[in-house]
Amino acid sequence: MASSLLIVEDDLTFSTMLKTWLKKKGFEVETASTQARARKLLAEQPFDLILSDLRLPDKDGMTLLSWLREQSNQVPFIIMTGYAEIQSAVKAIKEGATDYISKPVQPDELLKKIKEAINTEHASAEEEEAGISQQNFLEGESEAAHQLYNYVNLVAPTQMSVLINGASGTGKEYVAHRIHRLSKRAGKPFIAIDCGSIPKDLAASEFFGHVKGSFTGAFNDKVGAFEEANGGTLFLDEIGNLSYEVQVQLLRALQERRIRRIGSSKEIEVDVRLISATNENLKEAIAKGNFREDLYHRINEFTLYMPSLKERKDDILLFANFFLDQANKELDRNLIGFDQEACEALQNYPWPGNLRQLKNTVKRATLVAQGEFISPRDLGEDFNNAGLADIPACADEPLLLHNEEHEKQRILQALQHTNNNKSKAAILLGIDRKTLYNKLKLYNIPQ
Ligand SMILES: Nc1ncnc2c1ncn2[C@@H]1O[C@H](COP(=O)(O)OP(=O)(O)OP(=O)(O)O)[C@@H](O)[C@H]1O
Repeated sequence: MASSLLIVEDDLTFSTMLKTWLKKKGFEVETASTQARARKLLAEQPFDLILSDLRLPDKDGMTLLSWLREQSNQVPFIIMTGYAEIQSAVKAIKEGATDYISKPVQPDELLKKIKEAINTEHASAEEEEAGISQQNFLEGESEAAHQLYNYVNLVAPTQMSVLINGASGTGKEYVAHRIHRLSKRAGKPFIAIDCGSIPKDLAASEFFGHVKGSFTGAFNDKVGAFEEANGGTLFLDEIGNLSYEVQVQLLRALQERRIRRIGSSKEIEVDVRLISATNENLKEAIAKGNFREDLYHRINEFTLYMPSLKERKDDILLFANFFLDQANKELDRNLIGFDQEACEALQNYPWPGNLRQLKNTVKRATLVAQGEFISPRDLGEDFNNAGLADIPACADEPLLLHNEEHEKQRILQALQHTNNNKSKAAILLGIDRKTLYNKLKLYNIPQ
């Protein structure tokens, strides 16, 4: 079935020309010369895409966009602007536009954007399934969040490879998705690989694929991540975990933009944009000889630092309420919010597990809460305990992972402060409990 487009444009000659041309390309097209007329048409019938001028005689195109989004109408929306500067484009995209095109409009570019925007709708249905969509994404209002998304918006439309650096649970994968969605590759695949969880021997096959019989266990042909991501974005999480050998292969693929499936001699051209993430200090890994410097420069044309939740305190309640809305829906509950004490407890907690921990804490609280508001008791024992606030503020300084003697001393101190309570000690150190147990073993600290 032909896709239906609505052109909102007051320059009648231009809109008639566009209409004729787009009809020839197989679209069904309606036009409106004012925003009021556009609203009327939208009330009468659904459209697959709206192409709107920024300037209209009544209100501007942005107002039409906000009106649609307020009604939860997520129809793809391309804004046409005579002002090609990045600011107006970024603003339009921030407010929910799918894409923008600057005037004078190049027909081929417009056609490409229209097709991508309509396909993105389908892609976002896939993301929805994976749990990541526009509706469950929040940027935050803190200074650190503004700075982060400022960079995200700037780098997203480019082809630069991006390295996202940040602690576990800070939202690295979410940001990688965001970059993809805001890029020209949005209608194409986003393929994520967790380099921390693939067995060493299978890493090359995960990346490049293999042909049947090329090694024991290769029962069928396999398409690798590079081929799957062709035209789109490849996200490599925990990139610091790749073996040296695979790092070499990865570098070659990135430089040559070609890959070969294991066991095959056929070279396949690939066009992928790489986004990587790590919670390690890769410069140290380079110094220790564990990570290749040439690969580091290749994957790191632009670095984004993810703030920890502690560094974006102003966002804690915003995210808490956002996760509460999600949990209410998921668990079929109807809690109104957090009481005053719970708000304070949430804001004073150091959140070593960052957004992931906040989300889990709120979900659990939503399930167990008895009243209409969540209280500290519902948040779990860490939030009930005034004792935490009394402990000296060494939690402000996150655990340094590179100096072993210093690290051991900090752990011993934290255990002393907390009377050997491992959960609290982990919180003080800004690490999760599992990491603390691993470190106790590493330093032979009696448990
Ligand atoms: N911007 C966001 N809006 C809404 N929820 C978010 C956002 N960022 C992160 N989250 C939530 O926090 C969880 C952790 O995020 P994510 O998996 O992106 O973190 P990560 O830094 O990649 O973690 P890890 O290093 O452990 O892989 C997500 O599952 C999601 O529920």
